[in-house]
Amino acid sequence: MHNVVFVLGPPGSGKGTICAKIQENLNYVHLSAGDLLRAERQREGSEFGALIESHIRNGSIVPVEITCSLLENAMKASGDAKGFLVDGFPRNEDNLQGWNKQMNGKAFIQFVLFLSCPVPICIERCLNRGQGRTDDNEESLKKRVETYNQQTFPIIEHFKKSELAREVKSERPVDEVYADVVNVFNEANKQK
Ligand SMILES: Nc1ncnc2c1ncn2[C@@H]1O[C@H](COP(=O)(O)OP(=O)(O)OP(=O)(O)O)[C@@H](O)[C@H]1O
Ligand SMILES: O=c1ccn([C@@H]2O[C@H](COP(=O)(O)O)[C@@H](O)[C@H]2O)c(=O)[nH]1
Ligand SMILES: [Mg+2]
Repeated sequence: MHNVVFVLGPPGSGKGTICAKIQENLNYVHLSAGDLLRAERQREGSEFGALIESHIRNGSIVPVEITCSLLENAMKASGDAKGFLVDGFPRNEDNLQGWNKQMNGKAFIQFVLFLSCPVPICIERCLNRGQGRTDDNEESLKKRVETYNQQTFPIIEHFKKSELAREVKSERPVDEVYADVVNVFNEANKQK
């Protein structure tokens, strides 16, 4: 059974940045659903490349069967670890249902890390990210934020109700955010 921490928050809230630091220091493996989709989009012979690119540009959500299989394959391919940081997934109700169906008995959700950050700050960060992403532009960002508000935030609310969510405010300097996140992980691993 894989231990899983879902990491959610608006685009640009710092999910990738914080997961990289957790992976470096706490023996969790970072799996960004967005990065896996971007890699699949680039893979020669992929039947999903064009579909994935269209969803990414439009800030809409790729069918869960594709994303969940990429995540499961990446978990299988990974070596031993304390757990997996599943960054940017599940993004809507359909994602969550698809995950529950496919990963039933294979993964244990330890908790859900919610990086909360005001949207204008998030947008500014994405526009200055400088990674050449096809969705880091005003038009795509407007749609990504809309999708986040309409589809992803309700999933975070769902996890809050089931007391799985741990919120950390991420509009602060990275080191401050990270220190609070480490406390969340230490607390969770103490309870096991
Ligand atoms: N706490 C912070 N303070 C200032 N800048 C930050 C902070 N955290 C991340 N950043 C910067 O903001 C940008 C977006 O961060 P990151 O890629 O980690 O966000 P993300 O939540 O993974 O975004 P996305 O959902 O679009 O993948 C990066 O350029 C990163 O260096
Ligand atoms: O579970 C997922 C994760 C991502 N997507 C699509 O990819 C982009 C970029 O995701 P980032 O987390 O910002 O890297 C996102 O806007 C979606 O279009 C997805 O469909 N499902
Ligand atoms: Mg990211």
